[in-house]
Amino acid sequence: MDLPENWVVRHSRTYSKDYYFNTVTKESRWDAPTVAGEVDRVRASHLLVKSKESRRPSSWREENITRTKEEALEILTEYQKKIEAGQETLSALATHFSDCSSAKRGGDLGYFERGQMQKPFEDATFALQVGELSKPVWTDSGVHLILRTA
Ligand SMILES: Cn1nc(-c2ccccc2)cc1C(=O)N[C@H](Cc1nc2ccccc2[nH]1)C(=O)O
Repeated sequence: MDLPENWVVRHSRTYSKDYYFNTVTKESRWDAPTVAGEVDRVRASHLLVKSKESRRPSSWREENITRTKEEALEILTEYQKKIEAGQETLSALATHFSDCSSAKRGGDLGYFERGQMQKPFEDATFALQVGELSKPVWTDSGVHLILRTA
């Protein structure tokens, strides 16, 4: 998490812990100031389609996944169209078709902070507004559709 302008981290020898100091206002505080609008943690659901090149080309759906990356993207893009047309929900499609074990929870991954998920997935999720569906996002696991839910 980056600090807002003019804020620096200082170390208090008296209390042996870091504090935050604003070099302009000379204000100091124990808690980290956040940039207005920046969030520390998000919640998301996703639908993953793996390929033979995935880090673990296996899932609850298919013991040995042999589709190509191109085929995985074609499959995911069909799901994306149905969700964007309002014909299907990500949760319903993830439950039946996601190659992630979170399928049993409708694709819900719960809350997570930066540093927990593979970087492309993290960056895509933090860039979404709540309720927004991502475009196809590639990670070492395969190709994902991400819905930010909180
Ligand atoms: C990150 N994560 N959470 C769950 C999960 C969450 C809730 C309930 C059950 C499983 C599964 C996973 C996971 O890594 N699953 C992998 C696939 C995968 N790779 C991911 C990369 C980024 C985000 C989610 C991802 N899911 C697998 O099943 O092979």
